Amino acid sequence: MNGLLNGKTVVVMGVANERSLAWGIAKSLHGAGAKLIFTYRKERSLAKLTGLLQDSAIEPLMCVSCDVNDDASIEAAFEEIKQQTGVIHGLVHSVAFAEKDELKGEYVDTSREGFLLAQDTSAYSLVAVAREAKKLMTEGGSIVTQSYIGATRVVRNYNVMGVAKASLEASVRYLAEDLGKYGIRVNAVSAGPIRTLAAKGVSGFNDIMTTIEERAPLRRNIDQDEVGDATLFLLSSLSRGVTGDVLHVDAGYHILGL
Ligand SMILES: NC(=O)c1ccc[n+]([C@@H]2O[C@H](COP(=O)([O-])OP(=O)(O)OC[C@H]3O[C@@H](n4cnc5c(N)ncnc54)[C@H](O)[C@@H]3O)[C@@H](O)[C@H]2O)c1
Repeated sequence: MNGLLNGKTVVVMGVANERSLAWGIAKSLHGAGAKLIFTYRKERSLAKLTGLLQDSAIEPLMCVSCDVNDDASIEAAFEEIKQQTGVIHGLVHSVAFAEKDELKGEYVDTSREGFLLAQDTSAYSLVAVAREAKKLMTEGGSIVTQSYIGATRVVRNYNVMGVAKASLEASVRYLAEDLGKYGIRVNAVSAGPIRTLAAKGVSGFNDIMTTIEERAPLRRNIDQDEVGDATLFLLSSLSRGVTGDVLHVDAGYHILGL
């Protein structure tokens, strides 16, 4: 993988800690020679991110604050990135949120507020950041987001987040059509379950992991490094003919019927 992203600058959104999918992705991209820019949500995440970076070989171009619920924050972040680099070639969107109370029980009980917050943070945010990233992708580019099988199948307790992921995957297709004419591709990775901070919010998450281990064609769960390498593929020229797609990195679980 060495050199696949030499000379490319990629913005990585969503590293909360060493378990984050975005951290696995950052390691893969770094290994392929990319220059990385990280965005973080709160000062507390910056402290965590700084610690992680110090313990790794990754020297970022910059770390920028960006709250995806806030248009002004997104615009300011990409303006700062523009000042620093002028051009970017890739964007990793690895961000989602729903209230814990919405990730258990029945979907029919979803509150209006909970629905809108999940959609805003987990789906609309891709549209908002793609709009800003497009301005800096003057040499073409690739945008990759992170989805989950709950977008297309019913996964107990995933509820409002499944509907947000459905919206995210539809946005991938609409954005791919809009941005294709600028040489910008938009795709999603749909990862199997991985124990992260965000996953902790989903009730019964351990049962989901056990089911994958027992039933997925590969009879195991996947890890952050596998998500990282698949995301690297979608960011690199190896996938230059692919856009608007969802690549499943789930040990094959999504192909199963009964
Ligand atoms: N863990 C899994 O099993 C799994 C499986 C498939 C897809 N995903 C998706 O992967 C992505 C990353 O999640 P993760 O599992 O690595 O968990 P994580 O908690 O490590 O990452 C979630 C990130 O979202 C960020 N975030 C939340 N609200 C934000 C906001 N308003 N502004 C900016 N950032 C915000 C958090 O700061 C955090 O860095 C999510 O989209 C998640 O749905 C996770």
